[in-house]
Amino acid sequence: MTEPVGVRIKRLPHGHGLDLPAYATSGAAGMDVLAAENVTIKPGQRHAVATGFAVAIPDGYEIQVRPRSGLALKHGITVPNTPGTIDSDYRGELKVIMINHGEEAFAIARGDRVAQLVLAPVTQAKWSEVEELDETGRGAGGFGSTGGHAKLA
Ligand SMILES: O=c1ccn([C@H]2C[C@H](O)[C@@H](COP(=O)(O)OP(=O)(O)OP(=O)(O)O)O2)c(=O)[nH]1
Ligand SMILES: [Mg+2]
Repeated sequence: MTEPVGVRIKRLPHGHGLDLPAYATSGAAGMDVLAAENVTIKPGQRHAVATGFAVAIPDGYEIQVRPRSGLALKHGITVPNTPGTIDSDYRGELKVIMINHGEEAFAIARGDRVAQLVLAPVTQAKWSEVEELDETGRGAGGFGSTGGHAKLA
């Protein structure tokens, strides 16, 4: 595990009383983030869940908003834009977009752990436009060109 990277976090008025996003275990990749509101998401519906926090991510990093597998497996509650991207220059409230793919309405209570935040290094690309690209064995083959799933014997 590399050294933790400092990230500034600001508690918004409706975030008062909520725990900061936190790693549930010492080796966790993601910090569980809590809902700052009570909301019920009906089947097929989506909602941007407030977290009550804004952050200032250091240059060279992003935060990815990822679903929690337990909510996905047990209730069909997931993050449709996963991994959600929190840009280093974003200063608004961090929100978790959630969609209910299940059959039942899902009630989120303030303080529930709704998603997880992964701090990740990011490198910006600088395009170099060319007339021709180098040739490779794969060439333009893709989308299953190397074979499908294993055949049954
Ligand atoms: O799950 C998410 C995704 C995004 N954001 C915030 C932080 C991010 O920096 C900003 C913009 O997100 P994104 O680039 O994914 O959305 P966009 O549709 O491209 O909007 P914009 O034009 O504002 O970049 O919205 C969240 O709070 N939660
Ligand atoms: Mg964008």
